[in-house]
Amino acid sequence: MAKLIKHGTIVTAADQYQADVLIEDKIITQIGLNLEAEGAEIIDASGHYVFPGGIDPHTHLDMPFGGTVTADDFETGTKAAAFGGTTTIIDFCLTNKGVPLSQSVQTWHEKAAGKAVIDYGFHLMIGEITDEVLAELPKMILDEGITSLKVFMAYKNVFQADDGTLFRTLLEAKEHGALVMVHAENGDVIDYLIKKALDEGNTEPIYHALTRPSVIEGEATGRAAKLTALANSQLYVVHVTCQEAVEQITEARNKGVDVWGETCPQYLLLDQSYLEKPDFEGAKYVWSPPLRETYHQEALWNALKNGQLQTLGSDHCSFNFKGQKDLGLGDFSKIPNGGPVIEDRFSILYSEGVAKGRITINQFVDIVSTRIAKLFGLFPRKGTIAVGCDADIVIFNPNVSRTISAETHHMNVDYNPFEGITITGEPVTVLSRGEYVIKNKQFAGTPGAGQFVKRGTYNPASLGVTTKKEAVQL
Ligand SMILES: NC(=O)NCCC(=O)O
Ligand SMILES: [Zn+2]
Ligand SMILES: [Zn+2]
Repeated sequence: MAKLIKHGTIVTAADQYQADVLIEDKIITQIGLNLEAEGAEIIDASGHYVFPGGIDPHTHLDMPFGGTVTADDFETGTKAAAFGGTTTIIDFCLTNKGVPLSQSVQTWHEKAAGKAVIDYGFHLMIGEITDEVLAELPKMILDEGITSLKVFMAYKNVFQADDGTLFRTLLEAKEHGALVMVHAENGDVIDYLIKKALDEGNTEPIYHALTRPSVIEGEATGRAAKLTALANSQLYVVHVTCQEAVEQITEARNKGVDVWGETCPQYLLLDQSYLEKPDFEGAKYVWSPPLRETYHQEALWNALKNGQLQTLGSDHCSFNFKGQKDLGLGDFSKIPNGGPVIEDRFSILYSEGVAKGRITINQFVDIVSTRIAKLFGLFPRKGTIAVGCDADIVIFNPNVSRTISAETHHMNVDYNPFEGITITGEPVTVLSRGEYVIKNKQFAGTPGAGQFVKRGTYNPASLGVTTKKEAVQL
């Protein structure tokens, strides 16, 4: 049945205006004042914002990591995402050396099929460039619609790739129209610092942060940016945590290098002191890169405001405190890295960003949805409210406040890192391609209704990047 959203305030990355939205056959077909449509279901959005659905570019669902598997799978994770106002996720498909890329992608399809309640895409991890990988890559990008490639510069002996692999991935990405994503930390130096700390008897969670200093995130970020310039390619730095990394991204962008940066709510709100909580509770706050000293938060907020960082991902990678995080009791290096953020990403940015006056409401939409759609080949199908777009819509009440808690969240995990933080605003109704996933704060979706989205190739023009003709001089 058609749906007509009436009396809401539509907000996009560029506009804010009063209008009604008509949805027919999963698509937005009309936007205007005083619309009428016989037989359409009316959704009253008086006093509410009508936002494009959030797009989370960074999730890890049903992922084996750190000797265990993430607590959220594609059903629980996407449900929680929808409660939080996210209507599309892009999850990381892990690969293994010697295993065909197509087989890893098939494994990820099997994890998601029949479970996801919202639409999803995949990024593809590149651990090593071999003849087989080179032969398969064009098909993955152009036929399978997996148009972003992930290279880990850390997690030595697990996921870490060498600089040669990063450089050749950048060259392949340029040739076939993909965006290269990096986890930018110097894994070799971290490996040394971890061994040294453990040899000296330092086993507590705080040593996770102390063995991954911000200077080596900055170093790896600068190295990746310079290789991008040399390859005349395009780069997206995931989960930026610190001033040093922001400086490297800014310097490269100022020189015309096509580099983008993402941060995450945890780095904007939490700091290194959380790792010192007693009774091993610090393990709940173990992310890589780690939480930083408080002054970095201001650098990240300023970078979002000034456009030096452009997106917010959740890096959702949930592990229970009891039974998973405690694998690292007595050895911080065995604590599974990651935390549950998929549900709160959207509302935290609204509350801490818009309601506290740090960013405008249009910047908010750009950072949680529109720019991500443009970077990852989803725009204009997703990421905005316009005639012809998928009807992925969040009806958001800005006039309520609520306190985040594991008691009330929908993620399949026994703690929330933002426990006790009171935020302003909440999603009330969430539509995915015109169908209810959340209706008046109740789940109304269907596992399996979410579809895999084949994404378009990297399109610099949609991002305002002028065509790159020659390698940038650094
Ligand atoms: N970030 C983190 O600690 N866990 C997820 C894996 C990654 O993104 O590095
Ligand atoms: Zn990472
Ligand atoms: Zn991640």
